[in-house]
Amino acid sequence: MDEALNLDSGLQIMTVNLYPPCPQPELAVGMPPHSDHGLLTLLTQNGIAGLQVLHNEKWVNVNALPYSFLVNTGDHIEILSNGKYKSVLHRAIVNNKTTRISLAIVQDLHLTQWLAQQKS
Ligand SMILES: O=C(O)CCC(=O)C(=O)O
Ligand SMILES: [Fe+2]
Repeated sequence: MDEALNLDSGLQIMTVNLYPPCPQPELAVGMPPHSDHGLLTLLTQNGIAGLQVLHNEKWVNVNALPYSFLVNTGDHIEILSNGKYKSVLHRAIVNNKTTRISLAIVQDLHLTQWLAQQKS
Protein backbone atom coordinates (compact mmCIF):
# COMPACT_ATOMS: atom_id res chain seq x y z
CA MET A 1 0.00 0.00 0.00
CA ASP A 2 2.87 2.33 0.92
CA GLU A 3 4.41 1.98 -2.57
CA ALA A 4 1.10 2.02 -4.46
CA LEU A 5 0.13 5.28 -2.79
CA ASN A 6 3.59 6.80 -3.15
CA LEU A 7 3.55 7.75 0.53
CA ASP A 8 7.27 8.60 0.54
CA SER A 9 6.34 11.65 -1.57
CA GLY A 10 3.28 12.48 0.48
CA LEU A 11 2.34 15.91 1.68
CA GLN A 12 3.00 17.03 5.25
CA ILE A 13 1.37 20.17 6.61
CA MET A 14 2.21 21.46 10.07
CA THR A 15 -0.06 23.85 11.94
CA VAL A 16 0.78 25.52 15.23
CA ASN A 17 -2.25 26.67 17.22
CA LEU A 18 -2.10 29.13 20.11
CA TYR A 19 -5.09 29.57 22.43
CA PRO A 20 -4.57 32.41 24.94
CA PRO A 21 -6.60 32.42 28.16
CA CYS A 22 -10.12 33.67 27.59
CA PRO A 23 -12.06 35.50 30.36
CA GLN A 24 -15.36 33.90 29.28
CA PRO A 25 -14.48 30.53 27.72
CA GLU A 26 -18.12 29.41 27.62
CA LEU A 27 -18.78 32.21 25.10
CA ALA A 28 -15.79 31.47 22.86
CA VAL A 29 -14.69 28.82 20.38
CA GLY A 30 -11.01 27.83 20.19
CA MET A 31 -11.25 25.93 16.93
CA PRO A 32 -14.68 25.08 15.45
CA PRO A 33 -15.73 21.47 14.76
CA HIS A 34 -14.00 19.96 11.74
CA SER A 35 -12.31 16.84 10.44
CA ASP A 36 -8.77 16.90 9.08
CA HIS A 37 -8.45 16.36 5.33
CA GLY A 38 -5.43 14.05 5.21
CA LEU A 39 -4.71 10.42 6.06
CA LEU A 40 -3.53 10.83 9.65
CA THR A 41 -2.80 13.79 11.91
CA LEU A 42 -0.19 13.69 14.64
CA LEU A 43 -1.10 16.11 17.41
CA THR A 44 1.03 17.16 20.35
CA GLN A 45 0.04 19.66 23.05
CA ASN A 46 1.66 21.59 25.91
CA GLY A 47 -0.09 19.45 28.52
CA ILE A 48 -3.18 21.70 28.68
CA ALA A 49 -6.52 20.03 27.88
CA GLY A 50 -8.81 21.52 25.22
CA LEU A 51 -9.26 18.96 22.47
CA GLN A 52 -12.69 17.34 22.23
CA VAL A 53 -13.92 14.60 19.89
CA LEU A 54 -17.50 13.86 18.93
CA HIS A 55 -18.48 10.43 20.26
CA ASN A 56 -22.08 9.17 20.25
CA GLU A 57 -23.24 12.72 19.47
CA LYS A 58 -21.52 14.14 22.56
CA TRP A 59 -18.32 16.20 22.84
CA VAL A 60 -15.79 14.22 24.89
CA ASN A 61 -12.62 15.71 26.44
CA VAL A 62 -9.37 14.13 25.31
CA ASN A 63 -6.56 14.05 27.91
CA ALA A 64 -3.47 15.97 26.88
CA LEU A 65 -0.81 13.42 27.75
CA PRO A 66 2.58 15.14 28.02
CA TYR A 67 5.39 14.06 25.66
CA SER A 68 3.02 12.13 23.43
CA PHE A 69 1.49 12.27 19.98
CA LEU A 70 -2.21 11.75 19.56
CA VAL A 71 -3.18 10.27 16.18
CA ASN A 72 -6.39 11.43 14.50
CA THR A 73 -7.83 9.74 11.43
CA GLY A 74 -8.57 12.07 8.52
CA ASP A 75 -10.94 12.26 5.53
CA HIS A 76 -8.61 10.56 3.07
CA ILE A 77 -8.11 7.47 5.24
CA GLU A 78 -11.92 7.19 5.49
CA ILE A 79 -12.18 7.31 1.69
CA LEU A 80 -9.28 4.90 1.11
CA SER A 81 -10.61 2.39 3.66
CA ASN A 82 -14.14 2.64 2.22
CA GLY A 83 -15.42 3.92 5.55
CA LYS A 84 -13.74 1.31 7.77
CA TYR A 85 -11.72 4.03 9.54
CA LYS A 86 -13.93 7.06 10.16
CA SER A 87 -12.53 10.55 10.01
CA VAL A 88 -12.88 11.94 13.53
CA LEU A 89 -14.85 15.15 14.08
CA HIS A 90 -13.07 17.30 16.65
CA ARG A 91 -12.81 20.84 18.04
CA ALA A 92 -10.79 22.80 20.57
CA ILE A 93 -12.17 24.71 23.54
CA VAL A 94 -10.42 27.43 25.53
CA ASN A 95 -9.96 28.04 29.25
CA ASN A 96 -9.62 31.15 31.44
CA LYS A 97 -6.32 30.24 33.14
CA THR A 98 -3.58 29.00 30.87
CA THR A 99 -2.33 29.46 27.33
CA ARG A 100 -2.69 26.28 25.33
CA ILE A 101 -0.49 25.37 22.38
CA SER A 102 -1.03 22.47 20.01
CA LEU A 103 0.97 21.34 17.03
CA ALA A 104 -0.78 19.32 14.34
CA ILE A 105 1.08 17.54 11.53
CA VAL A 106 -1.20 16.30 8.76
CA GLN A 107 0.19 13.42 6.68
CA ASP A 108 -1.47 13.24 3.30
CA LEU A 109 -1.09 11.82 -0.18
CA HIS A 110 0.99 13.60 -2.80
CA LEU A 111 -1.16 16.10 -4.72
CA THR A 112 -0.95 14.09 -7.98
CA GLN A 113 -1.74 10.89 -6.08
CA TRP A 114 -4.86 12.52 -4.73
CA LEU A 115 -6.06 13.20 -8.30
CA ALA A 116 -5.33 9.60 -9.31
CA GLN A 117 -7.38 8.30 -6.40
CA GLN A 118 -10.33 10.43 -7.46
CA LYS A 119 -10.46 8.80 -10.92
CA SER A 120 -10.63 5.19 -9.76
O1 LIG B 1 -5.77 22.34 19.17
C1 LIG B 1 -6.24 21.21 19.02
O2 LIG B 1 -6.25 20.35 19.90
C2 LIG B 1 -6.86 20.85 17.70
C3 LIG B 1 -6.10 21.36 16.51
C4 LIG B 1 -6.68 20.87 15.23
O3 LIG B 1 -7.68 20.22 15.22
C5 LIG B 1 -6.02 21.16 13.97
O4 LIG B 1 -5.02 21.89 13.92
O5 LIG B 1 -6.51 20.64 12.94
FE1 LIG C 1 -8.00 19.24 13.34
